[in-house]
Amino acid sequence: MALHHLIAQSSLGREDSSASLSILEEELLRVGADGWSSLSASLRAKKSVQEYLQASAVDGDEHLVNDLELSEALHSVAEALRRVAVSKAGAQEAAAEWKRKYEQERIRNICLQQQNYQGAPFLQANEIKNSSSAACDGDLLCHQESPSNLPQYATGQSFGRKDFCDQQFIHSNSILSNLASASAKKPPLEKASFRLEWGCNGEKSRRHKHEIVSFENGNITTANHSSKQITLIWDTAPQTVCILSKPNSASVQQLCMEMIRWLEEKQMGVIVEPRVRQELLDTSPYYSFVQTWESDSEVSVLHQKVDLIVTLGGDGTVLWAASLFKGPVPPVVSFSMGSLGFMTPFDSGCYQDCLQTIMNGPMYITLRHRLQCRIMQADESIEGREELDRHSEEIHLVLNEVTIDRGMSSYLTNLECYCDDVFVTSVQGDGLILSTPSGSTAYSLAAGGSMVHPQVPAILFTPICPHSLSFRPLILPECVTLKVKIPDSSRGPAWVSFDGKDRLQLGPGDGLICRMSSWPVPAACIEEPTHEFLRSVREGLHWNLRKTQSFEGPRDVS
Ligand SMILES: NC(=O)c1ccc[n+]([C@@H]2O[C@H](COP(=O)([O-])OP(=O)(O)OC[C@H]3O[C@@H](n4cnc5c(N)ncnc54)[C@H](O)[C@@H]3O)[C@@H](O)[C@H]2O)c1
Ligand SMILES: Nc1ncnc2c1ncn2[C@@H]1O[C@H](COP(=O)(O)OP(=O)(O)OP(=O)(O)O)[C@@H](O)[C@H]1O
Repeated sequence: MALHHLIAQSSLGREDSSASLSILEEELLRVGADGWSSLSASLRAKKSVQEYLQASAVDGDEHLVNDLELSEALHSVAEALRRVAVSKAGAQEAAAEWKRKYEQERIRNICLQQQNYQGAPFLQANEIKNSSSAACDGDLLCHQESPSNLPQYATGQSFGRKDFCDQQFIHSNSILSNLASASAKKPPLEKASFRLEWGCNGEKSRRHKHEIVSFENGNITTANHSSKQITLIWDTAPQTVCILSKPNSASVQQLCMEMIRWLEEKQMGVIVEPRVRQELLDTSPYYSFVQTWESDSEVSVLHQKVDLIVTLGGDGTVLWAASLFKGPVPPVVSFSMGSLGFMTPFDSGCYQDCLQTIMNGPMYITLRHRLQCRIMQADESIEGREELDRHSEEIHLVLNEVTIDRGMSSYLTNLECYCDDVFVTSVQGDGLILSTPSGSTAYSLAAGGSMVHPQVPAILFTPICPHSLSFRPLILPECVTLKVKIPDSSRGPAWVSFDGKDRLQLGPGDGLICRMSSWPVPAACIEEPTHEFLRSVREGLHWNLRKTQSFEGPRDVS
C-alpha cells in the first residue's frame, strides 16, 4: 500500500481516515513481521495513530477532525515505515555480506584441501597432521584454531624449481606438553584470547573491510581505510610471557631477573631462551619455575603458548625475537636497552607500569610486515655447498630486509631483477636491498631509500651504490613477487643476508625469491602508532634537525 495514497486520504472525513488507518495497521504489521527492529518501529507508529484516534474521540465531534493533525500523524507513520524499510535493507545487506564471506571461506578451504592432496612440498606426512594456523580473514583478527583436520599451506606461486610454502606449522600436543611439564610446580596455563579492533580517525569499529576499493551502483569508491589504528583488547587475561634478552649485558640480565620476580608475583608463566635459563639457575635455584625449550620443534609451537613477547635490548633483539617465529608472532613489547631503539618504544626504567598497562589492555598495535625469502640454487648437485643446500630448504622471514651484495669481492655485482616474472632491471653496483617498511629506517635508509611508515603495505627496492646516475630507489606494492638472480655470466659470487644475519654465498645461476609474508610482527606501541613512528624518526634519527634561522638579517620588503 503506497503511503502517499494514505496521506492523501487524510483530507477525507473520520470514517475514511479510520478505514485508511486500518489499512495502515495491516501494512505496519506486515512490515513489522520482518524483524525485531522493524516490529518495534511499527508498534510505536501504530500506538501513535491509536493515541491520535482516542484524542479525537474525546472531542466528541466527529466532524471536527482536523485535517492538518491527521496529515501530521500519518506523516509520522510514514517516517516510521521509512525507517523500518531502511533497517530491513541494512539487515539484508549485512546478511548478503556474511553469505559472501562464508562462500569465500568455503572455497578457500576446498582449494587448501586440494593443494594438500596434490602434495605438500615441504612437510612430511607425519608433520601435516594437526597443522594449525592463525590466519583469519574475518571482520576481526583473532586467535583461532583452523578446522582440526585441515592442514594449511600458503598458496605460493611457482617460481623456479620449488614452490613457496610459508605456513608450515606443526601443532604437536606432545611438544606443548613438554614445555608445560618443564614447570613442575604449576598447572599448565591456557593461552589468553584477545581480539583486535580496527579504527579510523579515532572511531573504533568492529568491522574491518579488506577491500580497498568497492564498486557499488556503478560507482567506484574507496572503502573505509580501516587498518589505520589497531587496538588489541584481551578477552581473557594474558598468562604467559616469553622474555628474549640481549646476551652479554649485565644490565639486561639484572632487569631480566627483576622482571621475572615481578611476573611470578603476578602468577604469570615465564619462558626464556635455554641460555638465559641456565644463567638464571647459576644465580639462584629460585628460577627453576622458569620454562624454556629444548628443540627447534618446540620453538615452532611457541606462538601457541605465549601471550606476550618481551624483548630487552636494542633493535637487534627485536629482529632476533622476530626471527624465532617462522609463522604467527604473539604481540611484542620491546623495552629499550640499546643505543638507537627505533623499534623499542618502552622505557625499561618503568617496566612494571608498562607491563601492567599492557596486561590490562587495550593497547595500540603496529603490524610490522615481514618478507619471506627463499634461495634458489642453480644446480643442487654442485659439491661443497652443504650450507647453501641446507638454507635453500628454508623460508627466511625478515623484519628489516634481505640484502644481496658483493661481499668481499672488489668487483661490481650484477643482479638480474624480475617482478612477477617480468624483467625489471640489472643492478650493477654494490648490491640490492629488498626491505620492509620497518626496515626502511635501517640499511635501506643508509642506501638512499625513503622512510616508509611500517603499516604501509609495500616492498622497498633500494640499490646499494649503483653505478648509474639514474637508478632511484623504488617502492613496490605488497602483492608482487620479486626474484633476484646472479646471471650465469657473472664474474664473481654475491652474498645474501637476512636482517644482517645468516650470510650465504651465491654463485652464478643462483638467486633469491622474495614476497610479503602473511605473518607480521604485532608490535605494541606506547602511543598512537603514527605519532610513535614520527617521534622515532625525529628523536631517533634526528630527522631534519636544523637550527632555526633568526629574525635578524635580509628579508623581503612588502
Ligand atoms: N649501513 C647501514 O646502515 C647498515 C649496514 C649493515 C646493517 N644495517 C642494519 O642493521 C640491521 C641489523 O641490526 P643489528 O642490531 O642486528 O645490527 P647492529 O648491531 O650492527 O646494529 C645496526 C643498527 O641499526 C639499527 N637498526 C636496526 N633495525 C632498525 C630499524 N628497523 N630502524 C632503524 N634502525 C634500525 C640498530 O638500532 C643499530 O643501531 C640490519 O637489518 C640492517 O638494516 C645497517
Ligand atoms: N637473544 C639473543 N640471542 C642471540 N643474539 C641476540 C639476542 N638478542 C640480540 N641479539 C643480537 O645481538 C646484537 C645486538 O643486539 P641489539 O641491537 O639489541 O643491542 P645493541 O647493539 O646494544 O643495541 P642497538 O642496536 O640499539 O645499538 C644483534 O646483532 C642481535 O641480533
